[in-house]
Amino acid sequence: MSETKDPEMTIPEQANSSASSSPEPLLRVTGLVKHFPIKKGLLQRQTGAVKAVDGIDFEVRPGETLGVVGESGCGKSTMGRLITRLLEPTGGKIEFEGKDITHLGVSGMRPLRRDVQMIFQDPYGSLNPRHTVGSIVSAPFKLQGVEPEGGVKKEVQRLLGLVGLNPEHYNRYPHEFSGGQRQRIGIARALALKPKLVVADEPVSALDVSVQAQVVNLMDDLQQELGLTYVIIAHDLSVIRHVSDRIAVMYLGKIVELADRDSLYESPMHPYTKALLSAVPVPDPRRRGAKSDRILLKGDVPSPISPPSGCRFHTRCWKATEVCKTQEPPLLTLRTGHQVACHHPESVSDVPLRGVAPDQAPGEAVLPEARESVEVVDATPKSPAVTKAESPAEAGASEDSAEGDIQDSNPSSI
Ligand SMILES: Nc1ncnc2c1ncn2[C@@H]1O[C@H](COP(=O)(O)OP(=O)(O)OP(=O)(O)O)[C@@H](O)[C@H]1O
Repeated sequence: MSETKDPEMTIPEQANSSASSSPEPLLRVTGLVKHFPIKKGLLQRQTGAVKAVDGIDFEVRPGETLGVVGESGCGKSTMGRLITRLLEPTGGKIEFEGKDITHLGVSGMRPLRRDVQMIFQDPYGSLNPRHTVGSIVSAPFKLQGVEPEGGVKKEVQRLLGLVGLNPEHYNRYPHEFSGGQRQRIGIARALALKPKLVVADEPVSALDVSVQAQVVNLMDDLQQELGLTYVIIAHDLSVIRHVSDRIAVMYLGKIVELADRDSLYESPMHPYTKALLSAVPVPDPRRRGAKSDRILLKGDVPSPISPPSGCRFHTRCWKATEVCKTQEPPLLTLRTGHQVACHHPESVSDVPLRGVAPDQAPGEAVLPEARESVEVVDATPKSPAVTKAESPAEAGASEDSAEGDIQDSNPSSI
């Protein structure tokens, strides 16, 4: 996304939602799977499948913001489209307010379309350039056959005002607006039917840095005002940190870690999360001089067509042992409000993990290739020397690594 962005400075933190104490989830996802078939030849025979989402479980509580983060291609958008039922799941279950909506048909989905809305990444492509703002924002009323109190025009103008646009611009076309204003139009359209759940797929990544904070703040205000529940998908770790109450980290179609925001950022347990966070800039100027290392993962993300056996991250993990190669780790609650899928999760010495060894290093010998899987970069300002990890334990044991400073152009994006 941005080169110069420092959202730590520009986007105020959200208050932690009181919703986290709510017992009944708004959305519950169990074993959700989406495989896109790969077909070849004249007969279009299926030769394989892209395992975009491959068995994920999570809940979204009323009033909260669940952030979903992960590298490009890990299945975030597919997950968003599955829970809004824009895509048909291959397997698993989606429940909204306790009702199974996994395979609802068009008529069954009609009432749900009011309750669940999506905001898309591209404010340029997602608005029809030939329609006026008025007709774009009023489309949901027409589709649902809803007549708002006071009439459609009045309601659309109210919505435009709500998202900070001039209600008088009802008759203008999308090209007459800036990127941030177009995203506001998309938000107004999403809110038209007073949804309960809004899924936002990279809502600010197409916007200028200066506008990102405004849109994030708008979404925050609207959440407070309208009691919205958000699932926000983003690859920018700083944005995710600021908007989320809880965060799910995805890797190759799986959730590898799911935790309260502070727990995740302060003590990530999955080596992948730890590597991602080691690149997040530190906003506190008092700590800018502090020693910090950044874990650089080597190699590309494997193909979701044939993901690695066992733990999918084992081919890039410096702690991988034989068990990681052969057994897929389940997503387990190892601390209150903190789930992780890892055979050798990170720990903090004074907080013992439930059911696993408290040490950070794996008990058995790491795989030979694991030694080559990362580089540890000294990210302390004025000493940018790159040093190869002498041992995997050394790389993994770096507690400072989640506190790296800005070194490259865009360290908070993945
Ligand atoms: N309609 C489709 N047909 C086939 N493969 C698809 C389709 N949609 C997505 N995929 C594949 O599924 C995988 C996950 O894609 P997805 O867009 O969900 O990832 P993502 O994490 O949102 O990535 P990005 O941030 O780049 O959008 C990718 O390998 C992608 O190529």
